[in-house]
Amino acid sequence: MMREEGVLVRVPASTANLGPGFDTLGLALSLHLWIGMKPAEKTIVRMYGNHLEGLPSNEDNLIVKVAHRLFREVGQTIIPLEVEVYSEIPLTRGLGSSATAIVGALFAANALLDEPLSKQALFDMATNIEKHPDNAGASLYGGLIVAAWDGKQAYGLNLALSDSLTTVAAVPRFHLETKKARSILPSQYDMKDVVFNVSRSSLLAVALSTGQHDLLGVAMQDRMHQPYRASLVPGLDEVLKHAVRHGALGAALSGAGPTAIALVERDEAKIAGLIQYMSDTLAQHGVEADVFQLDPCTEGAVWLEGQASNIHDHIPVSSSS
Ligand SMILES: Nc1ncnc2c1ncn2[C@@H]1O[C@H](COP(=O)(O)OP(=O)(O)OP(=O)(O)O)[C@@H](O)[C@H]1O
Ligand SMILES: N[C@@H](CCO)C(=O)O
Repeated sequence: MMREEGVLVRVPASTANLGPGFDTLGLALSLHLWIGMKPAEKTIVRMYGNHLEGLPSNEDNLIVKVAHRLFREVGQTIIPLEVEVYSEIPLTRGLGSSATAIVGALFAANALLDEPLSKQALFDMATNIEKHPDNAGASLYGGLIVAAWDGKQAYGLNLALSDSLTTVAAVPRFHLETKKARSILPSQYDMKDVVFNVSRSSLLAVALSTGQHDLLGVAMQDRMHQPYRASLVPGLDEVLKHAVRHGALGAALSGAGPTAIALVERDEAKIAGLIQYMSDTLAQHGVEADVFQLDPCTEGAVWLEGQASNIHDHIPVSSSS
């Protein structure tokens, strides 16, 4: 069955890795992507807000390609789509924009066809397209997720996260494609670095889920990707080394970067001090960045069924175009 009236979905951004949990740990964040989708005579993608400039408005748009992939998967004839997109998530900054778009497209296409696929099947498809399950799992399920992928099926478990935690994100005003940030990584690792990461990542999952936040400084250390990617983000090394002295519980490169993200107690003075420290440090290295508190998001992808399915209800007037 095709919902001729169309559907509207909302999907959160995410931060991947949290330091040592490379391609494994993900946390949904309170910045969102909205996708409205309905059958049309001709495919057209209308985009709103400042973050989507330059993306294709035809069948080449990632959201249309992924929606059509789901149609093929369930044996549905490919039809043109009218897609409206509004995003609060900056692209290619390490906040999972591509996974959000992929999860959103799958979620919307599935809703349009009255949900032939389970959430697990959407997770498998999203991970097969994105190639790592950390961002995809967080965007789909929300909250903190531990995820794995065997090349076909994705596995994910949500962990509880204390309400007392929030994050400070420093989002540089330059783009860094995940592809480039992965190409810089070694293809082989020394055994002691592997042990270092497995131990930190395991410690991190338990420390977060049991509220042992005093361990986060150690548990968020990484030797697998951040030391290599630091050359792409001036000032990152220093932020990661000293954030704890400036109020953070721990800090990491967000996803493939260039955003740096720190976990911090929900304490106004600590948050303000950390924002100041991260802004000043990046500025000293010539990096302009937007630095702000960014709350974790417990809710994953949702179909805004029953609400007015009008994307314009969700777009701030200043962002409409
Ligand atoms: N809303 C969207 N609509 C269409 N395409 C999108 C959308 N969001 C992201 N993309 C595509 O994904 C690309 C960004 O993916 P990339 O993996 O490089 O960065 P990211 O997902 O923002 O960061 P990270 O994976 O490190 O968290 C964009 O250049 C664009 O091609
Ligand atoms: N785990 C991925 C996240 C980026 O999408 C990486 O660090 O390359």
